[in-house]
Amino acid sequence: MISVKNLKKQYKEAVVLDVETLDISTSECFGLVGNNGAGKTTLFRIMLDLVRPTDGTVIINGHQVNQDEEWKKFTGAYLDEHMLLAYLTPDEYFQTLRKIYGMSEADLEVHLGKFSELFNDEIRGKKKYIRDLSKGNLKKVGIAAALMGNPEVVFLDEPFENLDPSSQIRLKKLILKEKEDSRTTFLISSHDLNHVTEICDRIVLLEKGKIIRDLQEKEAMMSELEAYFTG
Ligand SMILES: Nc1ncnc2c1ncn2[C@@H]1O[C@H](COP(=O)(O)OP(=O)(O)OP(=O)(O)O)[C@@H](O)[C@H]1O
Repeated sequence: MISVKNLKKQYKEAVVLDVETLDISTSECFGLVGNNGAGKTTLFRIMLDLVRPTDGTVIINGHQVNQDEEWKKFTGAYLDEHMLLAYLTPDEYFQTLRKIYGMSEADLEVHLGKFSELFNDEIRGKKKYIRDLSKGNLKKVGIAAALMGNPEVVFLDEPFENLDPSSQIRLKKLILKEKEDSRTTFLISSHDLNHVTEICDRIVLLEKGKIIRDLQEKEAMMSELEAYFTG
């Protein structure tokens, strides 16, 4: 269970986030949508203790993220390429994480095996450094890394952005399978209304930092979102 209370972020006079309450249940696939600048990334960054809130708290499975480190043991995230080690090849990067997570080589193979379709022969066994990968391939490496070590909670910021259509479909299948097999709680921000409504059980719409809709009925999600975004 993730619980957000009275969360505010202010830059000078501008309040960019103002969320009174937000509770996300275990194994929920939570989608976050909103126009540019609505505050999606800021919310995720605060939830991952990457940005300090002006006020309020975020608790993941009983741990307040800016007060203890326990939540990091069961949380995975990929927000952007700054989270990667650009001077490594993807193989070197996965090996580094394998050692950090205390995984065996066999466990790493099983994990990366789930990504073989998505990787499309462009990620593993290559001499290319992460810094030289295309934006889509960077994203694939980041997502595979975020899911290492069987995290209970996974944050993905715009996971479909920069992926080609085949990769978007493969990623969607992968997330749905992971959700089914491991009951992982996913928090996914996206501008792609089709993908996010397809995979998420619930969608929260942010506008100027505030939650203005909390959609939990699968059938009605798309029409409500279309109505909002077509204005
Ligand atoms: N370090 C900062 N200093 C000042 N303003 C900031 C800072 N970081 C973010 N903001 C502002 O906070 C607001 C929310 O930005 P955020 O990146 O969270 O939005 P977003 O919903 O993720 O947008 P997008 O869809 O464009 O990625 C924006 O107005 C942005 O300019």
